[in-house]
Order: sequence, then structure tokens, then C-alpha cells
Amino acid sequence: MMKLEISGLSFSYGERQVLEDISFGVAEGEFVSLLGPSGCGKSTVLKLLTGILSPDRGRILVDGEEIRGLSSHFAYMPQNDLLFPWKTILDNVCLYGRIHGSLEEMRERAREYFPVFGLEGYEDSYPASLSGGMRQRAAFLRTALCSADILLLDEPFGALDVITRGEMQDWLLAMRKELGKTVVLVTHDMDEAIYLSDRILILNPAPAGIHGEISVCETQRDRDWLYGQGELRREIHGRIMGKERKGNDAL
Ligand SMILES: Nc1ncnc2c1ncn2[C@@H]1O[C@H](COP(=O)(O)OP(=O)(O)OP(=O)(O)O)[C@@H](O)[C@H]1O
Repeated sequence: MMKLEISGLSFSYGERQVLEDISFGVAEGEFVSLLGPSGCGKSTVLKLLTGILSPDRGRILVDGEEIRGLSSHFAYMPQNDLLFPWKTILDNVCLYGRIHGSLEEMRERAREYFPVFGLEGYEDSYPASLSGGMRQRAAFLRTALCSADILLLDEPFGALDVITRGEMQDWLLAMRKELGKTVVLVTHDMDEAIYLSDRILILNPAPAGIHGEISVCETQRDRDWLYGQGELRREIHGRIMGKERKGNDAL
């Protein structure tokens, strides 16, 4: 059974249909990216999963059970870190502790993760004194610590400069096992999708449907491996441009 199953999802903003009959599954612990051109409806898919929006048609199942509205299965991380400037980093990270469990337990657990997330010594600092990458890592720690089993990452590094973004991608790749969560990442960065994902789902322009699917099976990834993925890049680009080949090709 798939951890997450989406079937026949359609959605319109008023008269404007954005998603048409979207269906895909994500296995337990799998990292899946939704890749597509700007405005095709990637973020809308995540908003439907979080329950911020309700689908016109279709079903969302987690562990075989249908989800309607807000669900504790999902933790959502948007592009901007959304840290409260008046709260310390530790208090920001523990924000969901108030929602999902005891705050004291959460603070203790969070402190243990500060070194892993490169935030040691910044527990009592305020967001303004951290770099952009550190703030994103704090937001990521907050998302990862909540009890949700599926992380929904909406362009989490999109607001960062290219060097910090690369560092954060390296860091997320290294953290994947440690997190042990199922992840759905929204991105329009092809290299980010190739570098981080087990599977890439390609969305076509609105009304978006799944236009193609590519598995990335390499387990030993680094930047040199990524730089050598020209053929895969061409394949994805071809599919985005509509020159798709039939089937699901594994790398
Ligand atoms: N609240 C809204 N009301 C009306 N239209 C909206 C609303 N939110 C998004 N849209 C439109 O729906 C389409 C899909 O938006 P969405 O944000 O899901 O796309 P996206 O693929 O995530 O884009 P990007 O990569 O630029 O973030 C866009 O054309 C957008 O303008």
C-alpha cells in the first residue's frame, strides 16, 4: 500500500481550472518532487494536501484512509521561513510543540537536533541575527520535529542565493535518512529535483496533469554525479516541452 495516494484530483480557482485529474502515489519514506513550469499548479497540489483548499473532485488517502480537511499527517514548509521575529530560534522551532504535544518534551528534543541542523549555540538568538540558510534550517527543523509523517516542501530554498541554496540541497540530501519521513517537494529547479528525489513527477501547464514520471535510482549522489546528468536533464526538458517518450524510465 502507498503511504500517500492521490486520485483524480481536480481544482479550479473560480472559473479557472488549475488542476485536472491528478493521480499519483508516494511510498513510505519516498522522496518525490513535483516539477513543472511556474504557475502550473504545483503549490495548489500541496495546499489541497494540507487542507488549506478543498478539491472539486478526487480523493486523498494516507495509509489507505481518506483525508478531508486539515490532517496531522502533513507538515507544510513554505518558501519563506515564516519565523516569528520576536521569538527565539528555540521557541520558533518548538512552535508546533504546542499543537502536537508537550512543549517541554519538544524543547528537550529540539535542543538535541540543534547541532545536526547546524544551529548549535543559536537556541536563544532571534531570527534577525541568523543567515538566510540558518533561518531556513530552523524552519526545516520546526517542520521535521512535528509528529507529521509526510513533509510537504514548497520551494523551501527558493528565496536563498544560489550558493546557500546549493549548501542547503547538500544538507537535505545528507539529512534524508536521518529524517526518515515521506517527502513531497515542489520545485521548478530541475537540478534540485534530480539531486534530491527518488522520483520526479512532471506537471504540464494549467490545467495541470501529470505529464511524465522519471525514477532516479542512484544511491551515491554528489555534485559530480549531478553535473554528469545531462541526458536526464534533456529527457526532463523534453517531457516538459511535450516531446515525451512513453513509459517510466529508470536511471
Ligand atoms: N488564490 C488564488 N486565486 C486565483 N488564482 C490563483 C490563486 N492562487 C494561485 N492562482 C493561480 O493558479 C495557478 C497555479 O498557481 P500555483 O501557485 O499552484 O502554481 P505553481 O506551479 O506553484 O507556481 P510557482 O512555481 O510560480 O510557485 C497560477 O496561474 C496562479 O496565478
